[in-house]
Amino acid sequence: MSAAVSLHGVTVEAGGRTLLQVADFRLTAGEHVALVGPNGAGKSTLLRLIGGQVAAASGRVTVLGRDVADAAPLQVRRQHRREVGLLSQGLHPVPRLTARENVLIGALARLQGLDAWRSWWRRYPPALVTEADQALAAVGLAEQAGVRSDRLSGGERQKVALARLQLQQPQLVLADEPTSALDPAATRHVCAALRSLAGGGRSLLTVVHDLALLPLLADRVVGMSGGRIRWDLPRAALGHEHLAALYDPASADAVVTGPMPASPSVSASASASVPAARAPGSVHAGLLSQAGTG
Ligand SMILES: Nc1ncnc2c1ncn2[C@@H]1O[C@H](COP(=O)(O)OP(=O)(O)OP(=O)(O)O)[C@@H](O)[C@H]1O
Repeated sequence: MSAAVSLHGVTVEAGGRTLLQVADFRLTAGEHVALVGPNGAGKSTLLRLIGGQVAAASGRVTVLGRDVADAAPLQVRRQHRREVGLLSQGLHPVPRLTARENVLIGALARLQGLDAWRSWWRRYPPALVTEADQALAAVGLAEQAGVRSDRLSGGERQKVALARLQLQQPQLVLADEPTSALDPAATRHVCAALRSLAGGGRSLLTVVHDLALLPLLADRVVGMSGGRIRWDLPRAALGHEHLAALYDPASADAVVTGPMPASPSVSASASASVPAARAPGSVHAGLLSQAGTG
């Protein structure tokens, strides 16, 4: 299978700090992968690197066949406007546009000739408007299609962003805590919609804090802390020791050693060095059962 994303020897730096160090990471086309780890682990930075919003200081970043490591972020955004879809709490719909108009933005790259020209005046082909309304209805916002986005709630705005992705039809979806503003029912619905959007050979890379959502969003899980990938394994293989290595700093210090551990792999020491006190029954067992593997 071809790679949707491939990183090799990558570092990201800002403010005199190294925010990210990734020896190797590969997302195969059609894979659904979750990034987990504590606050400040570098998950969003990794997503932003792949999305072209931050540049690598070194190494090679290939996304959908394009080498993006040396490109300016703006140029990368343009190249990726069609193929890479972004979903995050920080991405707000344009406030003065209606929900429908915001969804239609997702289709701009599909418009050609006169249709592209007319879109400057917010006039779109009727078939596209119908498509936008259907996407809004699918996320439960049929009634809000004509409402200005700054009059929508945070969760509703997140749903508008998802509907926009439906029209964009990206090859790769990068989602940063895509359900953070949603109620439980909407959370399940959005997870299912994301999976469906990323079906048919498309790829999904999602930052997940709520481990209970892992079964809904990912088949493979990548653990990060301190700007590095600590392990990379199928969701079914997730064990309490892996979570302990990420979320318990003392354990992480003991488990993770050496420069830039490669992925995918889980070091033998990671499994062996979790103290008995953190065996099932502890907070990690709770996390594991949330993750749908315990
Ligand atoms: N522009 C920046 N300049 C300097 N440091 C930054 C910048 N952006 C992020 N960082 C730092 O990089 C580290 C990783 O941040 P990142 O947002 O990737 O973490 P995260 O794993 O997504 O965290 P969270 O779960 O809290 O969202 C943090 O220590 C953060 O303070």
